[in-house]
Amino acid sequence: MKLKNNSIALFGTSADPPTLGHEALLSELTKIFPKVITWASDNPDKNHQIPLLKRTQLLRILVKKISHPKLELVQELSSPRTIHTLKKAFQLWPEASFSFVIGSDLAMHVPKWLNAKSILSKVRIAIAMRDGWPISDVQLAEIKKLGGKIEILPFTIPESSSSKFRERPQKVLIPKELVPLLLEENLYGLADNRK
Ligand SMILES: Nc1ncnc2c1ncn2[C@@H]1O[C@H](COP(=O)(O)OP(=O)(O)OP(=O)(O)O)[C@@H](O)[C@H]1O
Ligand SMILES: O=C(O)c1ccc[n+]([C@@H]2O[C@H](COP(=O)([O-])O)[C@@H](O)[C@H]2O)c1
Repeated sequence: MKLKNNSIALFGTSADPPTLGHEALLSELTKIFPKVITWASDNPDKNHQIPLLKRTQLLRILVKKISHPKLELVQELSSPRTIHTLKKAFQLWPEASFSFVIGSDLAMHVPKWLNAKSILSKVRIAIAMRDGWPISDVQLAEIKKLGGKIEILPFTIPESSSSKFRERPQKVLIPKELVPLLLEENLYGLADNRK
C-alpha cells in the first residue's frame, strides 16, 4: 500500500464495548498510516446498550493502553452520520488525504449510508478483512459504481465482536484494561457474570 505523508486513517466505532478486535485493528493501522484517528459514535441502525459517554470512556482506556504516538481519540468527530464526521475532519486537517476504515462486514452497507456518493468522493474506503466476512466483487462494484476508491488493508483481524460480548459478557473477549470500569459500574452485567 502506497500512502502519502499526509494520510490519515479515520476509524469510528460504536465501542459497545471495544473488543480485542478493535484493539488489533487500531494497532495494525498504526503500523501503516502516519496518523490514526478514532472516536466512539452512535449508529442510527443500532440500539446501543450503554450511553455514548461510557462507550467513549472505554475507547479512551483502550487508546491509552495502545499508547502509540500515531494514534489519537478525537471525540469531536463523533456523529451517527459519516458525512458529518468528514465535514469536521476536513476542518481539522484541511491538507490531509483520508482513508475511512471499515471492517469487511460493513462493505455492503456503505452504499446505503446518508450521502454515500458525496462520502465516496471525499475519502478512500479502507477495508479491514474481518474473519468470517469475505467481501464479494458485487459489494466492491457497488461502492465503485458510486465513485468510491477502495483499499484492502494488508492484514486480517481475528474473529471478535461487541455483540458476542453483550450476549455473554466474558473478560477474555475484551482488553483487560476495560475490566475495572465495567466491574465498578456493572456495565453489561459483567459483575454478575464473573468469568
Ligand atoms: N474483529 C473485527 N475485525 C475487523 N473489523 C472489525 C472487527 N470488529 C469491529 N470491526 C469494524 O470496526 C468498526 C466498528 O465496529 P463496531 O464497533 O460496530 O463493532 P462490532 O463488533 O461490529 O459491533 P456489534 O457486534 O455490536 O455489531 C466496523 O467498521 C466493523 O466492521
Ligand atoms: O453515515 C451513515 O449513514 C452511517 C450509518 C451507519 C454507520 N456509519 C458509520 O460506520 C462506522 C462504524 O459503525 P459501527 O456502528 O459499526 O461501529 C461509524 O463511523 C459510523 O458512524 C455511518
